[in-house]
Amino acid sequence: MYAEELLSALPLKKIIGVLPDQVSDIVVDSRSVQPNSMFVCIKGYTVDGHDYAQKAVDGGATIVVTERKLPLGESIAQVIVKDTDRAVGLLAAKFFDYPSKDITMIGVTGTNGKTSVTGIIQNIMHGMGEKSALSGTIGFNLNGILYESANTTSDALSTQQMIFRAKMEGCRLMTMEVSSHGLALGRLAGVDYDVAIFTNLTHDHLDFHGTMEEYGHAKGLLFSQLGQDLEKNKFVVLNADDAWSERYAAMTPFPVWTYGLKNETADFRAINCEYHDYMTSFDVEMPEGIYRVKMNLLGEFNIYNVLAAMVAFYARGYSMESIIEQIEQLPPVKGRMEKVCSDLPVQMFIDYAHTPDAIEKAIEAAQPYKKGKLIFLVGTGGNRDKTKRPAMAEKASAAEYVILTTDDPRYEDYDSITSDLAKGMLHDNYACIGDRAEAVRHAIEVAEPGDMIIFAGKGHEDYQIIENTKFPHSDAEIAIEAGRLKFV
Ligand SMILES: CC(=O)N[C@H]1[C@@H](OP(=O)(O)OP(=O)(O)OC[C@H]2O[C@@H](n3ccc(=O)[nH]c3=O)[C@H](O)[C@@H]2O)O[C@H](CO)[C@@H](O)[C@@H]1O[C@H](C)C(=O)N[C@@H](C)C(=O)N[C@H](CCC(=O)O)C(=O)O
Ligand SMILES: Nc1ncnc2c1ncn2[C@@H]1O[C@H](COP(=O)(O)OP(=O)(O)OP(=O)(O)O)[C@@H](O)[C@H]1O
Repeated sequence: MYAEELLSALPLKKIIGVLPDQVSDIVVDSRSVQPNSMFVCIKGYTVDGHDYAQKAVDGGATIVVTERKLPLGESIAQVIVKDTDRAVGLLAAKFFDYPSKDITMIGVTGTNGKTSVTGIIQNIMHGMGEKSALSGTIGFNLNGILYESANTTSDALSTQQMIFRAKMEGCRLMTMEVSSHGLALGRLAGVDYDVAIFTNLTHDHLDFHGTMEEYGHAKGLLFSQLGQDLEKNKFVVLNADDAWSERYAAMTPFPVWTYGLKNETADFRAINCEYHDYMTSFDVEMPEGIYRVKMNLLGEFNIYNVLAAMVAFYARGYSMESIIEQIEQLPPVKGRMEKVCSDLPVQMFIDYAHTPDAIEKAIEAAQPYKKGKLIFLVGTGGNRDKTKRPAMAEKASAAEYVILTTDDPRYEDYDSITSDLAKGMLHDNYACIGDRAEAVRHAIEVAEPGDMIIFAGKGHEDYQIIENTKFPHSDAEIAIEAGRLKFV
């Protein structure tokens, strides 16, 4: 792209030096600079991209976007802006020609359920034989091929790159997990959503947002950022059973459709819910009539997730029959109340619950399938929101036996994590075992035939982060191995 044309995305800037004619790429990481690229210096939490500008130039960058004049020599063009975080969003959207305008974009925000809802949406698309993309905690899924990503909501540049790739691959739809960090830090600049979905808002991430008010406000940005252009066919999908929905409805002029189980005013309401052995069924009451739905996903929380996806498809013009046909074939979402297949005499589930609300919902979801006692293993991360820890254990106390452990301890002491958790326990039937592999083995040790174990907190992840290193880890593999030694 012509450098001048690209820079027209930045109305307020000072240019020092002579601009090259063309820009081959935009990069924010000096380690991935290509010849003739534009390097944008981003101030991070750990390091400052301004300190890597010279490296970027050595690697071939010919324009540097910076917040201050840098000693880079006269031959390098420097574009000085007030805020490079903001600039990178504007530049990336321009460079990739605003790709989100060309495909249906569905953003999903909320404390719990984002991975599940986006996964359900992509599986429905797949079942309908349509190409789609997904970005979120699990990575970037482009038509079934998974690429790694560092964040639930990636930085502004990667976000535009992913949408562009989805467009070039012929995807009709892209669904994105929209985290509160992503919204607060401007990672979604230039993303034009068609449908914005809200799952729920409960305690998490207060280390970053400070208060629930701030956290809730950050999530609300998704709805206000839909804009005011009512010629566009945009929709907001809100959970009628969550009080925050009223506030989010007020933040947008677009049609708001609600779903839920409890609130009778919900536009799409699930009633007559039945939890059978490894399948769930319910009626959906909606303006067109009542539809019976059967699905393989387990637990009440998955009824919410499926309803949210259903409303999004209906809003985009799909018939209820075609949506339900796909829902009936949905595979389980990876690591979310996913049954571990084994020949052991205990039922085991892998789950990703790592907030108080998700733990409560996971235990509720298990009730219909429970025969013996429920052993609930739960871990939380080190160096992250500590205030949620006692509340997590309080909710875990609904299980007969609880094992308190870690998920990614990072730099924090095992004992400091498990003792914070233990403060919330409501009964004495629990053990604190910081080493997660040991904790999993202990779950098998105390299990008797007929019992159920839920391993919560790691979900789909196949690693544990200890200090800053990822070590391979699988709750399921450790449990099966320990179970074979004990039971077989
Ligand atoms: C606190 C935080 O959000 N940190 C994010 C931030 O990292 P950072 O500030 O440490 O960045 P940095 O590594 O210091 O780098 C600063 C700049 O220097 C550049 N650099 C760096 C090194 C070098 O050699 N050359 C170079 O050019 C980097 O490319 C970058 O542009 O920028 C990185 C790149 O975009 C993110 O991956 C990283 O997220 C980390 C992994 C993280 O854990 N973030 C969490 C808090 C987060 O955002 N979570 C949310 C919610 C998840 C949920 O809902 O559960 C999420 O959306 O993931
Ligand atoms: N709609 C829901 N309401 C409450 N809890 C839910 C809901 N959906 C899933 N859960 C619980 O939360 C856990 C995480 O689900 P999911 O990964 O879909 O959420 P998420 O919002 O993507 O979380 P994260 O961003 O941390 O990955 C699940 O394993 C389950 O225990």
